[in-house]
Amino acid sequence: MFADIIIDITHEKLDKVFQYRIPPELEGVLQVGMEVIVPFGKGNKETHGYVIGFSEKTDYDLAKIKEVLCIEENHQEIESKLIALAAWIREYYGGTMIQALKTVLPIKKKERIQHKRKVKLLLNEEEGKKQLDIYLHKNQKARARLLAGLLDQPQQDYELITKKLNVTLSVIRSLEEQGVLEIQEEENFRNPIHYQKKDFGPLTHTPEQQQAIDTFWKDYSQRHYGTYLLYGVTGSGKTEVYIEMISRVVSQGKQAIMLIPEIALTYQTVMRFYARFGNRVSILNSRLSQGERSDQMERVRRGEVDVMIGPRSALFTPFSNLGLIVIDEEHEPTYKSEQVPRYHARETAIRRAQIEQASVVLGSATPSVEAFSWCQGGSCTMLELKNRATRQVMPKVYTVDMREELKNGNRSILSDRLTELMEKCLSEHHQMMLFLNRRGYAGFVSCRSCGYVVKCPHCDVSLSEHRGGRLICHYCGHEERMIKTCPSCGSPYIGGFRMGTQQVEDLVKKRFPQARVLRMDLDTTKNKDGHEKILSAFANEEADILIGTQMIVKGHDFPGVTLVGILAADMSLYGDDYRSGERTFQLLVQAAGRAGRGNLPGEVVIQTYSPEHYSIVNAAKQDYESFYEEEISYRRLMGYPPAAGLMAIYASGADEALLTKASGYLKDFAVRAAGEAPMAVIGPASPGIGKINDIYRKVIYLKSEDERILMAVKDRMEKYIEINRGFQSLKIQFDMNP
Ligand SMILES: Nc1ncnc2c1ncn2[C@@H]1O[C@H](COP(=O)(O)OP(=O)(O)OP(=O)(O)O)[C@@H](O)[C@H]1O
Ligand SMILES: [Zn+2]
Ligand SMILES: [Zn+2]
Repeated sequence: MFADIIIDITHEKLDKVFQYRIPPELEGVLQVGMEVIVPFGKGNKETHGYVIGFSEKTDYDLAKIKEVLCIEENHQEIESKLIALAAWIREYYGGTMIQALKTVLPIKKKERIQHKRKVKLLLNEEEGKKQLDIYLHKNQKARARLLAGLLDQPQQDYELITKKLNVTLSVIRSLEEQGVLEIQEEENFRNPIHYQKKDFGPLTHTPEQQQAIDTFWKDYSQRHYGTYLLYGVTGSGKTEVYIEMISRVVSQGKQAIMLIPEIALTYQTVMRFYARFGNRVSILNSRLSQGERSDQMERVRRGEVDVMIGPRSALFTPFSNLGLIVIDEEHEPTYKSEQVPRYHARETAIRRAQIEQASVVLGSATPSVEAFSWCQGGSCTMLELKNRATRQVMPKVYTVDMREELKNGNRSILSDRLTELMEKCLSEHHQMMLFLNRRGYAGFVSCRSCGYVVKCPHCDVSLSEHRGGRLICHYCGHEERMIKTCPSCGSPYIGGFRMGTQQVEDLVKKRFPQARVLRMDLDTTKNKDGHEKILSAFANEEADILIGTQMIVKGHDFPGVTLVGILAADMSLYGDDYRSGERTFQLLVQAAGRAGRGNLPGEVVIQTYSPEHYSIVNAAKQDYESFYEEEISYRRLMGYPPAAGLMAIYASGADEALLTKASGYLKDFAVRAAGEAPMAVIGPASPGIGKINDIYRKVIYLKSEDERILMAVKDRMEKYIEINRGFQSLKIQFDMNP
């Protein structure tokens, strides 16, 4: 028996497993995930390493194999569990063990960047600019530099700002004396939540909420830890259910992780948790600095935190006695990592819970096809909330066929029905949201007269318009010439669909000059807190109309909104991937769910060129089950997840000829590696964007009913790539169930 050990994960170069002999006193004691001390290198320097597995055999010279010295004394048990999780991530999603370890292990205190002091601007923008003019006028360059830096970013790290802006301590001090800035001593390990505790008052749970809580708790108190899907319509009060479940788990001395998509991690949501758990709750988000993050981890290690709220990465919070992981809006695509390892938080949470004897609660009004299919298969328990918590009825939905509008001479992006309802809404002084669906937009080509969309004859996904008048399938590479007239009705109104939120805003302002309009998209939320500012302005009814992209549909609760207009429902329907139908259904139902959450009933207008598409029909009826039946049979028919496993292999590089050749080799190797096993190889094709910054890209897909075949082929391919020098200048990544 040999121990497979990884040495020091901070050095990417040492991404290699070393084998060590196990001394007799450690036999049976040593376990995967343990931190050990081993002799390393020529001088046999005592070095830290992690045990990631055991092997019966070794390829090395037996005489040269060294022995493990001892187990690290201050070793924390939680790390073993996270390392076991990393091993699973590597095996399932691909990539190296170091990449997986870096994903799961928090930065340790000794490695963390010290953030002791901060510098904060005290002037507002106008005052700041005036003062800047004065400095420039007096030719005080260092002061001007510092102030300009702070105007850019009003709160900065003291240590960093001196380096970045090349200013001395005395310059900072003199600006402080002038009252321009303030130096703040930062308390160690502070909690990033600094809201005032507000009492939300106790709510009496609705019978449905109570039922969901009881089912969960009956299992839990019998130590039956499982996976649950809290499937509750929009506004059904899922958050209250999570809070109650978490609070019961915490009352047993355990901890909980609450995952929320970053974009929905707003003041509103955090406040509800804070009201219940006070200082024992902490948040992680991308706005926290590295130092602030490791402060939070330190608080966790000291046992000062019971509930961690955060996006995907909060899943790896090193709680020592984890009891529950909740994933709100579990259908959200942001739960899948876009970096290697491309793990999905949903599957990874379930895995972590198994390792640590915890339960998982997934929640959504529009569950992922995956989660719903697990419920059907029996590996997940469904908890249903069919009604809104406030007893408010679901909104009334109108579907408008935009082809008819065109026929009737209306070429505007606002249909007659929507314009009419907007007028009514404004005259009654209610609020509305206009949602421009731009997700997954990949240049599909459609007919504005009849709704026809050009699709790949082999893959049943839309073809994308490329330069040079070509239409290409991003799965299999199928190519056609761009068409001038619609093959279905002969209309010349065929082409790509292009419209932005800015244009919608201009049009709405022209049509309704009296309305107060807010726009929320990537442009208007670039600044820190831009997102939060727009949302709170709208919540305070400082505007009548909020126009935005998918950002505005995420779990927001605006009781004043009575009308929701969905301008281009189709836009995401003809994305170039197999999840387009699912994404569209989810977006439409979530968007519609923003209407009528207060005391007034809501209305929704869905504008579409394909009113007969099942995603649109069922979204209009808010009928998830019917949607699911259609969707799962499409996935079964085409062999897409979760009906079958799909593995994407992305290859990229600057040398196009080499890339083409290498992806051909990869394809051949995959075919050989699968042998007799049932697996299909598709591609190589050019993905969505074939070339970015002069880097060319190719993608190959492997499909099999049995995921283990895909994992085995992936392992062999990873080794093949590692030993073949021809691949060295290329980047090759694997993606399980993209
Ligand atoms: N038992 C209850 N009694 C009264 N009001 C409730 C109850 N539970 C929840 N609510 C209120 O109902 C509203 C909707 O709840 P919540 O935001 O939790 O719904 P949700 O299911 O998460 O919705 P969505 O999926 O649309 O985000 C909130 O204003 C909440 O305070
Ligand atoms: Zn047509
Ligand atoms: Zn195709």
